Amino acid sequence: MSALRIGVCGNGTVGGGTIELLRDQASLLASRAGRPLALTRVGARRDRDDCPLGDVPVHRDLLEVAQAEDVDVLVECIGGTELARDLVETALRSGKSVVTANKALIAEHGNALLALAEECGQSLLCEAAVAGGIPILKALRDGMAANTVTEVSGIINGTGNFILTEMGAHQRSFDDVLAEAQALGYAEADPTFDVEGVDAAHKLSILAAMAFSTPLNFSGVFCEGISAVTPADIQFADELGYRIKHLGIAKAHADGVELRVHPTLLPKDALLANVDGVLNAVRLEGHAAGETVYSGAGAGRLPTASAVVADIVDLARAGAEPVHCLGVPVKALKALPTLPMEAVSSAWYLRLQAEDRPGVMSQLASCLGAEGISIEALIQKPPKAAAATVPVVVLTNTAREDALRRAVAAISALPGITEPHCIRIESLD
Ligand SMILES: NC(=O)C1=CN([C@@H]2O[C@H](COP(=O)(O)OP(=O)(O)OC[C@H]3O[C@@H](n4cnc5c(N)ncnc54)[C@H](O)[C@@H]3O)[C@@H](O)[C@H]2O)C=CC1
Ligand SMILES: N[C@@H](CC=O)C(=O)O
Ligand code: NA
Repeated sequence: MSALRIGVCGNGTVGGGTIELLRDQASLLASRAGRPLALTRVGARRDRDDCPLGDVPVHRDLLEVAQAEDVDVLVECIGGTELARDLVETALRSGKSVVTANKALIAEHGNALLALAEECGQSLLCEAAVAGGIPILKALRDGMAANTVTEVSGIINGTGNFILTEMGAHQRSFDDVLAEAQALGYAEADPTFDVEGVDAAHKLSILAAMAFSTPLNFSGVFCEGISAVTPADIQFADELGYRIKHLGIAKAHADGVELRVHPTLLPKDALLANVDGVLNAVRLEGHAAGETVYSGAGAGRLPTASAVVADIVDLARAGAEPVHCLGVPVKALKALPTLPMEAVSSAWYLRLQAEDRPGVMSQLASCLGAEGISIEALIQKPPKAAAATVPVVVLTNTAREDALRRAVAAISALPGITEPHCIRIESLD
């Protein structure tokens, strides 16, 4: 059978890994794909020693790759959303399918791009865009096809998980660990996407669209990152029997969907509490399969390239038949209302600084009590000599977000209380 001809744009972490796998696994891939996978073009700014290309032609103008006659599948690994969008549109309009690792592109422009792919009779796949090497989109699209999926939740940013793990296990500073994540190729070109939760929100919007057969809704995702989590929070959580993880959570309810990414306290014995370093883990709840959990490397050269190449193999197997990225044609997607965060309930970790004098704690308890929130656990550290305030940590029972916000506003207004900081607690039962 004739080879499937591939043009890879971007020869960095993911593009370089993809080129390496296509070369080193060529014979295995040919047998699994049912035809050879041939790298025919590369688009790159510069040649790289860690990405030898032999006699494959290299283009500085990436749009040439998207239009080349000897390319059947364009692989987009350049990142960003402007040129990447242009590149993907050009490839689709030129009769090529596209594989991309770019979650920002799919989250922000996926609805239009998937519609264009269908219009052009082509496929647009993005397994590498979510949870790196974990074949989570395949699991959702294919393995869970018989299920009404009610929940997708998990650790979906490798850089953030690496930072929280290293801060907790080795008391390293946030900036030091972030610099290592960048050196290891885990972080986004703009690492604020990792630490402010944007990357996880991109990924959650893709997971939710596939799980609930809805259009992509990135702007509907509530987004909080890990930059406000302090070493003291990690230490207090540990004392109370919890670990802090950054989670993405998408839940389907009768009246709409809940879409949120934020740091979360998880009981130490929860499965996801023990997923460390660059590992990701995604938990699916299906009405027939029940709970299934998938774990593996969420970022990095070969794990991510593994997902890119898996998509290429799917395209080789599908032949002329387009593969629907979200499992159904775009016209079959149905928008669902996004539930406001105010209506979401969770238990809470509340840390603040309080003056060490009688009455402060009872006022704090009254503010919570006035909103029907009770205290489940409390830590108050003894004052350090000369310190005007002491740190206080409170764990609450389950409360609606709007009630908690009102209580925290009242607590903040109390004399002698400063710096309140809240983190949600999930049990993931
Ligand atoms: N690094 C990782 O672990 C993962 C990355 N991704 C996604 O994969 C994509 C690529 O990420 P990385 O490989 O990490 O980035 P990278 O920075 O290592 O590689 C990007 C490459 O594209 C090239 N490039 C960018 N603009 C270009 C242009 N106009 N002309 C020619 N070459 C150009 C750059 O020179 C660079 O070599 C991004 O969308 C990222 O979000 C997805 C999953 C994991
Ligand atoms: N920057 C991302 C890369 C993979 O998607 C992450 O750290 O998870
Ligand atoms: Na994946």
